[in-house]
Parts: sequence; C-alpha cells; structure tokens
Amino acid sequence: MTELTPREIVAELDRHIVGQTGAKRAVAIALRNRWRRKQAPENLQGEITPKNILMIGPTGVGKTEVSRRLARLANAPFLKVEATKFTEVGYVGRDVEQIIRDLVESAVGMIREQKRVGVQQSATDAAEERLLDALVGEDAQSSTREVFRRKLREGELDDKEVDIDMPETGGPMQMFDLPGQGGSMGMINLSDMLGKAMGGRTKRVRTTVKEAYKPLLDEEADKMLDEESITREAIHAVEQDGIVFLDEIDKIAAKSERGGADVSREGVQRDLLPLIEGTTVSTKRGAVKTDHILFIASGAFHVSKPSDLLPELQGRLPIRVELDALTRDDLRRILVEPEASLIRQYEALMTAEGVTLIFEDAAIDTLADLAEAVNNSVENIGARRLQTVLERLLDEISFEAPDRKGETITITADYVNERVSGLAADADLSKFIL
Ligand SMILES: Nc1ncnc2c1ncn2[C@@H]1O[C@H](COP(=O)(O)OP(=O)(O)OP(=O)(O)O)[C@@H](O)[C@H]1O
Repeated sequence: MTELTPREIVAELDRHIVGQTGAKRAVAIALRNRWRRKQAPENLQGEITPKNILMIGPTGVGKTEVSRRLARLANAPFLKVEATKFTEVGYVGRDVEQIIRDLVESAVGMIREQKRVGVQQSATDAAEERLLDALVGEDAQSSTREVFRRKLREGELDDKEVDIDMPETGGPMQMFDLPGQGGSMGMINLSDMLGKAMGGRTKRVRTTVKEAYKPLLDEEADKMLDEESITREAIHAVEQDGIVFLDEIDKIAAKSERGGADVSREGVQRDLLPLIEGTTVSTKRGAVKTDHILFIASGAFHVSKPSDLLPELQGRLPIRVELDALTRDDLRRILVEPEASLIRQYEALMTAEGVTLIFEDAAIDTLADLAEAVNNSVENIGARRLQTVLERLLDEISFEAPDRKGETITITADYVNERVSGLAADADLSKFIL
C-alpha cells in the first residue's frame, strides 16, 4: 500500500504521461482514499466504498496509461477489459464475472513473481546441493564436494551427465469443467490433484548438468513458495487494491427502446452492476468480494452520453473526468518528455547495435507537425500516431543498423520530410501506412 499523497502520486504520473491533469488528480485521490480507508475505524472501513471513475476522452490520449501507471505505482492487481467484449455473440450473463477471475490470476502471477525474488538465493543453493549429490554422491567427502562445487560454478561441468529425480509432469495439464458451475470456476487441474494425493511423483532422468539446472531451480523455488499463501495474498490484493479498467463503456450505453443489439448492451450494463456495487464472485481459488475494487470506466462518448448509461451505473461512476484531445504541442512533448518516451526507446534499440541516434530539435518539431496533420486528415488516434510515424521514419535505419556499427546517425527535419511527408500529404496512402 502506497503512502504517497495525491500530489506525490500526480508527480509520479507526470514522469510518464504528458498533461491530463484532471485524470491524474482523480486517480490520485482514489488511491489516497484507499490508504485513508485503512486508517479509519474498522467498523467504518467496510462501509467506505471506492468512488469509481468515468474517464471521458478520445482514443489514444492516455486514459489507459494513467490507470495502468497508477496500478503499477500502487503495486495493485490491474486488468483492462473491453466492455463490448460481453455484447458478442455467445455471451451468457455471468461471463462478466470472468473479469474478477482474470484479475485474480493476474494477482497470483504478480505475487508469485515477488515471492520468487525472495527465495532466489536459497533456491539456487538448494539446486546446487542437489546437483552435487548427483555428481559426487551424498556421502562424498566435503573436500571433494567443494572441488566439484567450484567446477560447477565455473561451468566446467556443464556437459557432464547426471541422473536427477524430476517431478513427473504427466504430459499436458488436464483440465475439465465441472458441469453446472459455469466458466472456469469449476476448473480443476487433475495433475495438481493427483500429484498432491500421491505426494508428488518423481521420475529419474539422465541429462546434462546444464540442462538440469533450470528445472531444478524452478522446482526448488516452487517448493519454497507456499501456494496457499500466494493464493491468500492474491485474493487479498484483489479485494483491497484491485483496479479494473473497463474500456469502451460508451459502446454499451444505449437506450433500450430500439431493441436488438441495444437490449444486449443494456444486459451487459445490468450484469456489470453487481460487480461494481459489490458482490462475491466464486473463482477456482476461492471467493472474492468486489466491494473495494476500483473500477475505472472509459469511453469517447462521441455518439452516446454518460446519461445514456443505466441510472444505477451512472450512480456507481460518480467521478467524471474529461481527458483532452492532444494538441500538436502535446504530441511534441510526448515524443521527448516521458521517461520511456518513444524517442528514448528507439535510441536504446540502436545503442544495442552500436549506433548512436540523435534527433535534432527541428526533426522533432516536424514529427509532431506530421503526426498532427495525419490525425486530422485520416483519423485521430491520438499519441498512437507517433508510433506509426516513427516506425516509418526509422524502418530503413532499423534494418541497416547492424551494418552501421559505430556510426552516429542524426535525424534532421529534412530526413523526416524525405521519409514521411510525402505519405502524410496523401490521405489515401496515409490510411495504410501511417
Ligand atoms: N498524454 C500522454 N502522455 C504520454 N503518452 C501518451 C499520452 N497519451 C497517450 N500516450 C501513449 O499513447 C498510447 C495509447 O494511449 P492509451 O492506451 O492510454 O490510450 P487510451 O486513451 O486509453 O485510448 P483507448 O480508449 O483507445 O484505449 C500509449 O502508448 C501511451 O503511452
């Protein structure tokens, strides 16, 4: 749980996202409120539910990015899902609960990863001991063992064959759905179950030291990780800190009088309601309460309006923030200011080839001008346009880079014009290439 103040959270987000102060402030308050709730008397904590957010703004202006960065900052489980996914053919009501199941799985991955780091050293030690057992036998003199340990660490024994007991995997994972329980809730991993029941069967295999090392390391690490506590912590993280980003909510906002597809859209809204209001979802890892999960819904609302959403849903998304369309100056700043800006990414990629890439200021100006022009003439896809324009600009250099090791390549405005302007001026070509 982060103890950052809203101002500090906004400052952190500023390192990655240009502008959009309203959205940054709203998510910063939402995150701080979580910390505040934890300070409140226990009997009140259950009553304080998150104030969910509705982000309104065109595509590619940073709605997802603000939310994703917030989640990363808070070390919170995060899931992005498109609301329209649930209007598709074959959709059956309860499927929206899959959102929570997926969130739990992402939290399990996150917690497992954190814990693996913690046991890395002991797992390495244990794997080494097992390899030494296989190499010199368990009863060897300690001096012999140490000689082999040194050789092992120096890679001298990589190709030596050893017999090692490995867990029996029993082929591909066998999963089946328990009838009548819906979705993957009833999903049981048979090999897990049988493995546990039989105390984890192993099989002796002959392999090289090098081949054996990684599986042994994983096995030892997993032995040290307690699955139950991973699951428990994951569910706790989802319930207390989870963030769900519901994209394209505007596309399921429609008055139902028109029938057909609209009925299905309203159906999805009705299905989403309990999740947002707070319910308990069954997952294969246990029950998950959704009361304190933060929902950030987002949409462009070009055609529909937030008031076209079901009143109950409107009430559950009380915080409204508008994100601005990106101006030419925003696009220019996005090229250079974020810590992992596209330009820095390309420079790093070229550095890997021994090529130094330098962008002149005038070149960056021209790139911003062109991105804005194509956004205006073809379709406004916001900052995503910078990716297509830069890719086009640099594809030749990217291709040739391995032959240009040691060179410094300066990107000038002329080079930008030469590579991209012609395309940008031709709307038909731009549609395909930029
Ligand atoms: N204001 C911004 N500052 C820095 N980068 C941005 C900004 N806006 C967008 N980007 C970059 O553009 C890409 C698309 O942004 P993002 O995914 O946030 O779009 P979005 O507003 O959520 O759109 P959509 O609703 O279509 O998903 C991302 O790579 C993001 O880093």
